[in-house]
Amino acid sequence: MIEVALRHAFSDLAIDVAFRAPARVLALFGDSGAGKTTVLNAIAGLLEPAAGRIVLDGQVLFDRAAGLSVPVSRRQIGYVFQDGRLFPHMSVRANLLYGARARHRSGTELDRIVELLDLAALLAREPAHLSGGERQRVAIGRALLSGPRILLLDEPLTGLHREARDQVLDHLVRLKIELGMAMILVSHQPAEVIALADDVVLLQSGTVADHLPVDGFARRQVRR
Ligand SMILES: Nc1ncnc2c1ncn2[C@@H]1O[C@H](COP(=O)(O)OP(=O)(O)OP(=O)(O)O)[C@@H](O)[C@H]1O
Repeated sequence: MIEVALRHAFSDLAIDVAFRAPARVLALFGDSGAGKTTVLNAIAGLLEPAAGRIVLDGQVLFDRAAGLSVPVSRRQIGYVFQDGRLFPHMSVRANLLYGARARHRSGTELDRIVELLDLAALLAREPAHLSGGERQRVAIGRALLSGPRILLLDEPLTGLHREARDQVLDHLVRLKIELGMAMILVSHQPAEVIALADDVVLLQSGTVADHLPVDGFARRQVRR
């Protein structure tokens, strides 16, 4: 279960968001500038909201009133950015192992993630020799190997061409089914949300406009 309540004011947008959702796959859906990345950053600990409280699986990660903020490195949260952000001069294998917890370094966990994300043929390559979709799969693998309780995905398919997008999406669905990985997906593409999410929080101008199961979200898209 993730519980988020936060308020934060930027010069041109006031964010005031509250939701709680089971630890399955939650989508944060909304137009550009709605505040989606800000919410992810607050959950990851990259941004300290002016007010609020964030609780993941019963552990308080942030509580402004109590003066509590768990450091980023101790939140056990994986973050995949839109642009992958791989280390350019490191092989795929070294990228995957960077920051991997000791128990994952050589064992079956690495093999399992390599297999789930179809990375075996890419391990010796450097990021410059990978396609956009391959790079994103490596970034997802690297985040998983840090042993996260939840994976935050900030528009991980944006900028990819159609085929690569479908491929990365298929792999994310696989992680959901085979690992039972909890995720929060930031997206403004309904098709991605419908393929991956269980619950959808609609963000609009810094506030929660709606929170609904993915079926209801899909029906609403059809009616549009
Ligand atoms: N570091 C910052 N400094 C000042 N304003 C910011 C900052 N980060 C975000 N904002 C403001 O908050 C708004 C919401 O940003 P955010 O990145 O959370 O939106 P988003 O929904 O993720 O948008 P997008 O889909 O374009 O990534 C921005 O339009 C901007 O006005």
